[in-house]
Amino acid sequence: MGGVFVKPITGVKGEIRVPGDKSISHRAALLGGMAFGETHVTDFLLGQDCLSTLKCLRELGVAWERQGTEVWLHGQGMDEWREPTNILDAGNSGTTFRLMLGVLAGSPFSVTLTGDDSLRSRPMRRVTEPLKQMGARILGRREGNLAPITMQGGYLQGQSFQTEVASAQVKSALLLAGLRAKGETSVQEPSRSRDHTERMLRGFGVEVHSSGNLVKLQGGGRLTGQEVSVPGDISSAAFFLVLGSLVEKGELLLPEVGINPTRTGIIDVLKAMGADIEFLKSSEICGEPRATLRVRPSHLKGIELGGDLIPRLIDEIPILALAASLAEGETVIRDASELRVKETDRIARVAEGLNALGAKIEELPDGMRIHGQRTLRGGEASSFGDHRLAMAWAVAGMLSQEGVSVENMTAADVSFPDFLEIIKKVVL
Ligand SMILES: O=C(O)C1=C[C@@H](OP(=O)(O)O)[C@@H](O)[C@H](O)C1
Ligand SMILES: C=C(OP(=O)(O)O)C(=O)O
Repeated sequence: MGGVFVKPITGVKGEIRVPGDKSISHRAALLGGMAFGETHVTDFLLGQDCLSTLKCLRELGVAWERQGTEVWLHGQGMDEWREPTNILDAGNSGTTFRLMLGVLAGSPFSVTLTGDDSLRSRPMRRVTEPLKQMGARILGRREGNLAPITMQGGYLQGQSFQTEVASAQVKSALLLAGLRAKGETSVQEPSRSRDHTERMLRGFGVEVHSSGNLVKLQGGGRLTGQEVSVPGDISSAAFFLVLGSLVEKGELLLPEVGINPTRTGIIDVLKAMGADIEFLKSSEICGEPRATLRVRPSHLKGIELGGDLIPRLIDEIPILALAASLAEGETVIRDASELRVKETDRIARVAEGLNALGAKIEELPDGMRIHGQRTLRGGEASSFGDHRLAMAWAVAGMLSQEGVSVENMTAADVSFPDFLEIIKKVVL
């Protein structure tokens, strides 16, 4: 196998400014495009996924400019959005696809959305079915479950939904559709998913009520353009939290990382495993809390996790599985079957990938059982085009005995451009 060879290291020292939060960047672009007036976004994530959202917006008639990580969106309200003359391509991004379906459900024109091979195999019924109940007309393969999907939006009626899975993409799609529906739209989830949409809608001037796992809003809300400062992505920081915990020496500082409680499951779990992670400077900007994180080497122990914690760390499970492989004792992850419908089947690919590097992981239907061994041999691993796997394998290489050759490392650009170059700067 070819690929990028990542060699073992013994320590890291210094400061890493992780790129902007992916979920918040998508939402800033979408709400900015829906609002009246200018929205100025700073620290926008230049990952392929968020660039897909911006590109779709342009094809829908939304004017924007970008200089580096700064984006200006010249919103004129949704009535000015126009029917795209071509198919919209969400690339690898589930968030772009599902949120866009919600936003477009109330637009009086027809639009077809598609994505890459991975996205075209991910389930969309969870969004298309409730949107149909609100009044949207939707056609797609397997009765609207698989992209390409064509939506003929129009008149929507608000509804009360109880979702089967805790998914911020589903919740957000329904709330964004609800903004343009008649009456109230509410979403009750089995566990609480990330709440960036609710927080940002409030920032743009819309009343959103949340209590427990229930969120509701009234149709007809008007969005006003805002200043949005995007915090660093905790899902990207997670790779450094694990690396900084498991190297022999050093210390990493990660400034301005988003610490919204619906996202900090990874910190809770690593700390419970024995990690030395501290919040140094905390603040709240644009309705989202952030802090400087400090991580130092420590001895990690296995843990059991599941239930409401899972949505709070769903994207961090690949890197957490690596941490657990290098911990002492057994780790069991349950209630995480959602991992099977991400960019890849992340239960199968993580177990298979880490086992090939010398780990001992048993696949479970909804998670995995990891026998921690304190060391990892190394070898070859493919990302299969999944950004989180590419980065997990690179960190595995640094923490292994023989290094790891990572096939398709460029997949990391989806959420973290220049990942390896940035790490190189802190290697001791
Ligand atoms: O709303 C979002 O920004 C996201 C929600 C999560 O997906 P689900 O809603 O499918 O759980 C997460 O895995 C994804 O990376 C981003
Ligand atoms: C699942 C992810 O993203 P999305 O669903 O937007 O493709 C992810 O970033 O890990």
